[in-house]
Amino acid sequence: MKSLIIGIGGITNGGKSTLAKSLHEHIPNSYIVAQDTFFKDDSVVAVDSNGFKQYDVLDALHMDRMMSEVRAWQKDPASFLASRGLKPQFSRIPKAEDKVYVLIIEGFLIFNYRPLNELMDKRYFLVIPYELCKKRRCSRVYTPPDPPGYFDGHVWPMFLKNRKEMEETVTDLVYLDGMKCSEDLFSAVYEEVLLEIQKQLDAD
Ligand SMILES: Nc1ncnc2c1ncn2[C@@H]1O[C@H](COP(=O)(O)OP(=O)(O)O)[C@@H](O)[C@H]1O
Ligand SMILES: O=C(O)c1ccc[n+]([C@@H]2O[C@H](COP(=O)([O-])O)[C@@H](O)[C@H]2O)c1
Repeated sequence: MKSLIIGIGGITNGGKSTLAKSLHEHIPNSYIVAQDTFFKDDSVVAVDSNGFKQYDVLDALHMDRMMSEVRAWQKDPASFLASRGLKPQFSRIPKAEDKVYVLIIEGFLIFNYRPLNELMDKRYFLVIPYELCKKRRCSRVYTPPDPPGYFDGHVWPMFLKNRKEMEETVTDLVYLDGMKCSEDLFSAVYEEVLLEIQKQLDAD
């Protein structure tokens, strides 16, 4: 069996998890590794001079643990899935996508961490404008919740900084307009992933 790693990165509340979940639901033998499940405990996250917890930096994440999970999948996707109680899936009428294991890595800083970025076969980056991002962010409750002024005092400036750093080092990003409806975003990416799967199979 072959394998493929797809990165779904982008701005907070840009629609990364929504897109990653739809892809996972439609691609047999796929698995999602989500970066926001690797945040360090609040007690060890640094605080800036304004009292804002520095969550939007790589240091706030257990990237070593995230890499271990990705490497375990890479080493043997079938055993990795089996160890999580998942069996390989085959369509009744066999399709190309049954024959390739697909890892979907989703998160807001996945391309800023070089060892992780290097593993990706395809990189998507969701963007939405400031106003929409602030609106979506303000209606979501994180643990711990955002304190007053957090979006403008930490989240947005860090997004700009992180995106700049990423763009200085990462090439071949495919930008996605997160203002498009979820269905259109899904179809566009799904079609490309199917082509990538076919490319892997043709590489024999
Ligand atoms: N394409 C879209 N159009 C409108 N709303 C969306 C779209 N994608 C996601 N959302 C909504 O935006 C919010 C954040 O989506 P989510 O996928 O969790 O973003 P992220 O993982 O990038 O933080 C959720 O309320 C979700 O329902
Ligand atoms: O999930 C957590 O433990 C958590 C705790 C505090 C903050 N966050 C926020 O999670 C954001 C990244 O996740 P997301 O899904 O919004 O892209 C980032 O902007 C952080 O500020 C996330």
